[in-house]
Amino acid sequence: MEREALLRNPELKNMGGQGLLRTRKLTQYLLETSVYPREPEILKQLRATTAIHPLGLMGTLPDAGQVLTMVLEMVNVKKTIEIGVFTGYSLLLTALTIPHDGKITAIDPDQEAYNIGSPLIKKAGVEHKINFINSVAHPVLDKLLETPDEHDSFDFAFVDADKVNYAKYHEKLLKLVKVGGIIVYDNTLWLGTVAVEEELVPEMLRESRHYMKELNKSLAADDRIRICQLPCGDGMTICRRLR
Ligand SMILES: C[S@@+](CC[C@H](N)C(=O)[O-])C[C@H]1O[C@@H](n2cnc3c(N)ncnc32)[C@H](O)[C@@H]1O
Ligand SMILES: O=c1cc(-c2ccc(O)cc2)oc2c(O)c(O)ccc12
Repeated sequence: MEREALLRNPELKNMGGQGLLRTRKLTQYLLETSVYPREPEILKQLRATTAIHPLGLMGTLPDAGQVLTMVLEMVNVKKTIEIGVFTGYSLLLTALTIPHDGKITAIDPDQEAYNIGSPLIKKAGVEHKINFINSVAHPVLDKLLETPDEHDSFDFAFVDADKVNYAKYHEKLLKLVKVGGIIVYDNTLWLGTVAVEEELVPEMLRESRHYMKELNKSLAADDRIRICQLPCGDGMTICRRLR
């Protein structure tokens, strides 16, 4: 019901499949011209497998995936952490991109969703790079923070999980990611709702919208990082730790 209300709401057109761009045709153009032709076959398979999951729309969008790949390569990422794995699109993409001896700590409490993508991760031959931890993120981050060797040790972090906790993850990740390292937050335009008056936003999205708006303000004011917010996927903010 809420989802139907979303689809009917002209202010939230991206839920109708057009993404954040002006028209569905433009989104299709971008995907068909620049994204799908370069998407590895195994990621296409993972997307197809995820589409039949009732929450399939949560999977990282392939245009956002292309940005992730670019950043991972540009920064020569070797050691990374991912909060929010679901069926593993962003995880597999990361594992395919980092070097053979790279390592990913991947955290998600939903083992069932991970089991959907895990055969494709094995098929791709990149399972050895992944330490999947079946848990919510905070206790895992706290454990890492108890180990001095883990401080300032990660090249990259990707956050795509419970939106209400992003600001808390930010404080912890800033201690784990090295100076010069990157933290990427997904969904920072939160289905377009950040720019819509609260009364027009369906109830189920209001709390996360509130936290996402607060996060966007605090990232913009945070002088420990450089930021760049991109209107790709569902909005993605790239942060680089400066000090
Ligand atoms: C949008 S999906 C992640 C999509 C994934 N990055 C992909 O590429 O398909 C969000 C995930 O966050 C997970 N999640 C929710 N709360 C969490 C928490 N407290 N800690 C870690 N993960 C959490 C959910 O189980 C869900 O799988
Ligand atoms: O529709 C969603 C919902 C989520 C979501 C909600 C609650 C959580 O604890 C975690 C994730 O995330 C989404 C997402 O990341 C996305 O790109 C699209 C839709 C949704």
